[in-house]
Amino acid sequence: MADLSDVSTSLALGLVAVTLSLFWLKRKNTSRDPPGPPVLIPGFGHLLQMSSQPVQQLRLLRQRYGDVFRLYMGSYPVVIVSGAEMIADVLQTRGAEFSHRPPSFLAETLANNKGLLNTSGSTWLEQRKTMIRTLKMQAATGGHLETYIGKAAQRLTTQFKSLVDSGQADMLDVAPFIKRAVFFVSFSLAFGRQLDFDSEFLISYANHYDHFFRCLNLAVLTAFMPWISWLPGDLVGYKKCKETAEIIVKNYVEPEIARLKSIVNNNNRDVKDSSTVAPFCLASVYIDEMRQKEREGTPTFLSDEHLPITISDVIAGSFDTMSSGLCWMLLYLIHYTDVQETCRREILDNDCDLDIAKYVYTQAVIMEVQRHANMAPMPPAHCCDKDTEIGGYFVPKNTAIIINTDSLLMGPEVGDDPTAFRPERFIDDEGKLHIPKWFIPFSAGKRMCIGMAVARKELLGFIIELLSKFQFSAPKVNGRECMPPLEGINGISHSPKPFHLCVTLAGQRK
Ligand code: HEM
Repeated sequence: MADLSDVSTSLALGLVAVTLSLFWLKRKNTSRDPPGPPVLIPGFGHLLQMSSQPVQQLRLLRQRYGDVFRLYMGSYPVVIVSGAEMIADVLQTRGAEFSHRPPSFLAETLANNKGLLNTSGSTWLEQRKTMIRTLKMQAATGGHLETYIGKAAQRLTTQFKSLVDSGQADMLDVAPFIKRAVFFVSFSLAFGRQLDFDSEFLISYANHYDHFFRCLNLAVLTAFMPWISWLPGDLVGYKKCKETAEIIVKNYVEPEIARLKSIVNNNNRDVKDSSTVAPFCLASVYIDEMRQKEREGTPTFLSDEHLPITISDVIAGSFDTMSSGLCWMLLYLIHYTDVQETCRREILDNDCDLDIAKYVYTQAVIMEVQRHANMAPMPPAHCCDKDTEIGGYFVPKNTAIIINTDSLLMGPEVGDDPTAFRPERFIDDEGKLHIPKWFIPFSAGKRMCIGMAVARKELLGFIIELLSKFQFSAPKVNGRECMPPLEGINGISHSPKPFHLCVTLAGQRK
């Protein structure tokens, strides 16, 4: 049973939050404040309104208030920025100014304000640069990324093949298989060792990340209403989320780091026996650089406290987005079977070669899926660390700024009928891949996704392997096609609702 003193403390804190928000709301709006709808329920702000169909809500609000408007998430003001011109101003023209993350209860309690995703300023920049440099080398031709993708994709196809052979692939939920394959790649990049695909360790590690994201979808409410976390019980899954984050770092990330440190510390890099040479990976490069800077006395923000969170941020940054991206891709391919066929033809014509430049059409399909499904309608918030203005409106320092990606991906710049699924919009008159300025599924500017090159190679690598071997179609129930809808769930990212599909060997559709 809940302790009464817990309840009264929570109520008292809740009251303080509501009073503070009333104070905020009573503040006279000056003409320089961004416009926005009135708040009906103090303490909640517009959260209830935004919780169902946020993209449609943002469209309506933009029509009414323009490209810069203000909402309240709980008691916190949030500025929503829409449209090509305003978004380019915030992310690119003044990208450095807006490269900060706003202070957040979740960043503080889940990540201790450490790592890469939630930090700002010089601390963030040094973590980011170290990760980008290493990822670039891994993703370059001849780097390890191709090997990891190749192995993961092959193992995924082996699993699908055995399911097809045993008659278990007529109505298959592919998501768990895809999550493990994606996790295999991220883990290998992070720690330089390739796990056994069916090992308990890999399955349990990937399940923990999966669980973390599922809890976070609702627990994110505590970022705006921290007092919910002080209530007895676990109303929004915040406690489960925190516990899972701690397990991930303690049981999985830290032991891998300790293993790599013992190799790097023993200075075994020159030893001929490859089992004692630190593999080239995100964690070992970080440790190396940190040690080197310590030795030279160079001031650095690379540290033993940041290291596990930075690595965990990179794995987390790739896990949810990549698995959701691949699931969306397969879902669209069963809706648009002619598109699936054209991709397969391109893949077979190129003998499944991994050279990304050879796949103009398949890349255009991946981009159109990213656009049409809009996997990140509300990407992580940015902020400015001093008072500023956007579009002529005053924005106090540390105010959360959210980029309305829907306003670009479904905006007038897209051209004819943005609601239509048409991969050709990414191919120019000369048959070359055309990446328009408005296409920013990985965001843009100083804070854009560090894994874009990895993601593009990885998505393509999996699709090449899968489409060359299998055909994907809607499952049948009592002989009738049962097409899963192109609908998503709004959480931290926009992922497809759980669905089943039918997998057959390529050329043998039922
Ligand atoms: C389809 C796949 C992916 C999509 C759509 C995606 C999208 C994004 C977006 C929208 C952001 C926020 C940028 C901002 O704050 O303005 C982001 C940040 C980030 N992404 Fe990705 N991402 C993908 C794959 C990856 C991969 C494969 C990795 C790692 C290898 C990765 C690592 C990160 C990290 C670490 C950040 C935080 C960057 C920072 O705060 O400086 N992402 N991503």
